[in-house]
Amino acid sequence: MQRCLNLGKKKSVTRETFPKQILRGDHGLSGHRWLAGFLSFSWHVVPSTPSRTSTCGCLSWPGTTYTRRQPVSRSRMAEGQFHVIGGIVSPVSDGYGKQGLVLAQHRVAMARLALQSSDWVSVDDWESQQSDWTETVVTMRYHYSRILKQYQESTWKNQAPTSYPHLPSSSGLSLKLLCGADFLDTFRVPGLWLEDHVEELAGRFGLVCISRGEQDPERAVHESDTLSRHRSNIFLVREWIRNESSATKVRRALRRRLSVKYLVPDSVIEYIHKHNLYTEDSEQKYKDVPLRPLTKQTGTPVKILDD
Ligand SMILES: Nc1ncnc2c1ncn2[C@@H]1O[C@H](COP(=O)(O)OP(=O)(O)OP(=O)(O)O)[C@@H](O)[C@H]1O
Ligand SMILES: NC(=O)c1ccc[n+]([C@@H]2O[C@H](COP(=O)(O)O)[C@@H](O)[C@H]2O)c1
Repeated sequence: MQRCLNLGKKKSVTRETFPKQILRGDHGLSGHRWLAGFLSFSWHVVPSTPSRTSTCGCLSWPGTTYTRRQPVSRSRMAEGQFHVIGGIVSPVSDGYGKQGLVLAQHRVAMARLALQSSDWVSVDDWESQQSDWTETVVTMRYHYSRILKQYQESTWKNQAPTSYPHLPSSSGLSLKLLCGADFLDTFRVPGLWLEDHVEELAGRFGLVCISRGEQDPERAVHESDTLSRHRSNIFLVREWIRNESSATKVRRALRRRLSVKYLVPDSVIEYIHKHNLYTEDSEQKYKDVPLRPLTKQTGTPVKILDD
């Protein structure tokens, strides 16, 4: 996910800037693992949950809680073994079919408005532009190879191509999936996730999970054999300033014409009103449609690696 808002004006994590952030050496990683963490989630925006939003998320509306998750996780990760060089927001495709999901073009636009002031979190529209819903692990593979390629091109451009094969293991570049505590519970919903995908997300990539309300992410990890096996690759971040906001609540308020000021950035509120986005009608969209993962994954399982 890349491409922040205001390209050209704001500094974003792009082909040009992100490798330099590493090379500049501002990681000062003597005590750290030489690693750059990339946090990702896809919103199913607006109000339908920001990635749910990324995690992938639907981004049913980019609220301030949602956008705050990246800085919270970044500061906590920085206390540990990672140097976080960027964040990616990846709104889900319209094909996901979640109730109330508004068009991807609007969700991407709102995400960009909400993140306008960030110089390290960007919104990427690759996933949202796919004609069908994309498995989260496929989105993660896409972004990982994209940032790895940028890194390689930038770091090794003066070296022989034969040096490249050493990079994946030696670069320490890492991409992790950022989610809220409730997200871990969705792994247990029958038919929603393929076991191999959870294995790859937790094992190969890793998860950064932020506490949310009364949700108990430690229990979710403990009760899952797969998550427990990869416990060392799952980072639970405690958000002490609790916020009970949710995409569903924000959408409901908008439908009822109640104020969402200070819950949603002004620029996003303006966009929503301009395009008349969250209405009784929009909430009915996909109402009786099964979520795409439930139908797609009962057919042909997707390839596990390197597709
Ligand atoms: N207040 C919050 N604290 C921590 N994580 C959150 C919070 N709100 C949303 N998230 C996380 O953001 C991601 C995307 O959330 P999503 O877009 O589904 O919003 P939501 O508020 O959970 O939506 P809904 O109300 O439809 O369930 C998920 O991983 C979710 O756990
Ligand atoms: N099997 C999968 O890869 C799978 C299943 C369900 C949801 N998801 C993702 O999780 C996110 C969750 O979104 P919601 O929680 O808003 O429904 C979306 O980005 C969606 O693509 C992935």
